[in-house]
Amino acid sequence: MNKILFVINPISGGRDKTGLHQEIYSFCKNNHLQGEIMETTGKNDFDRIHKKMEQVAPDTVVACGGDGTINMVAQALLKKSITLGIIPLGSANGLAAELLIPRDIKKALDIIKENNVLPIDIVQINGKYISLHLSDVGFNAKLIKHFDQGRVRGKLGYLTHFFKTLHKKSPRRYTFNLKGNKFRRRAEMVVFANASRYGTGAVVNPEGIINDGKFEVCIFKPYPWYAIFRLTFDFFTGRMKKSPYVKIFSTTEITVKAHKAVPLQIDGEVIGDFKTVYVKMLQKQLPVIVSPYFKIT
Ligand SMILES: Nc1ncnc2c1ncn2[C@@H]1O[C@H](COP(=O)(O)OP(=O)(O)OP(=O)(O)O)[C@@H](O)[C@H]1O
Repeated sequence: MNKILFVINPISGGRDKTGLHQEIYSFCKNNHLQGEIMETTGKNDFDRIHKKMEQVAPDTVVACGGDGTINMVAQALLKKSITLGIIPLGSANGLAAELLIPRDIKKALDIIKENNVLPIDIVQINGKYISLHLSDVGFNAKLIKHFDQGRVRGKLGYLTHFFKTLHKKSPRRYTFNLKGNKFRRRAEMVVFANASRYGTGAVVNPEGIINDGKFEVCIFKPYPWYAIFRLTFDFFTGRMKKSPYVKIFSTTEITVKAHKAVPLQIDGEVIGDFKTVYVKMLQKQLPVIVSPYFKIT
């Protein structure tokens, strides 16, 4: 590892990033690495990252932001044999939590230095989007939409919208096609899980492994209001598989058709409203620097 490009999202997680540039330059100098920095603007960032990568020709690109920034950088790296590094600076940072990358900048930089690389699976959605972590339609996508429209970022903003959305839950009818096996269900939410837990710590998919060549489809059935307590308990204790309100399937491919268009969120970003969601596994497609403590299966 010689040349690293750091892509910083200056607004992610509402965290103060004064001093980050200096910290990165000192890290590169002390470790005899060539470091370049660019900041995202919120406009044309994908193209800007591509251009910068052509100029710099990095071995590693480090996404410094939340899951949205990481997802965008990962898209730019696909099929390029360039490694993805992560400095978690978002509100929740689900992928970093999964890969045991700490939120402390110095510790995250130490992990970059270790360069412990794992090729992870990627989930492709509707042929053009990718998900490294968790995507869903229904309840959670609606929650994130409210969060994005709200003024408060960070964990407090997320919690405020969590309770607002909880009260407005509305099940939808879906038709599932699981490799030719068709069935219909009403659901509050359908999760496409390449990993196991949301950045909040909620374990939606206890058996999710990020490099096992499969993803899970977690169907949240309509539930009575009092089930919220049991669901919350199951979420935070990793017992979702035993929940009477949730059905989990492992697969490499699925098509889900909603009877009315529903919001789709991918790795924390709401992409839009869709009637059809086609999800496909792309096995071990992205080399990522993970914590040396991450258990490789
Ligand atoms: N300079 C900028 N100004 C405004 N918006 C930006 C800027 N740079 C990136 N963005 C927007 O930030 C969003 C991505 O944020 P990201 O997911 O990295 O952080 P977060 O939402 O705070 O964290 P998390 O996803 O972990 O909860 C994208 O919608 C992107 O367009």
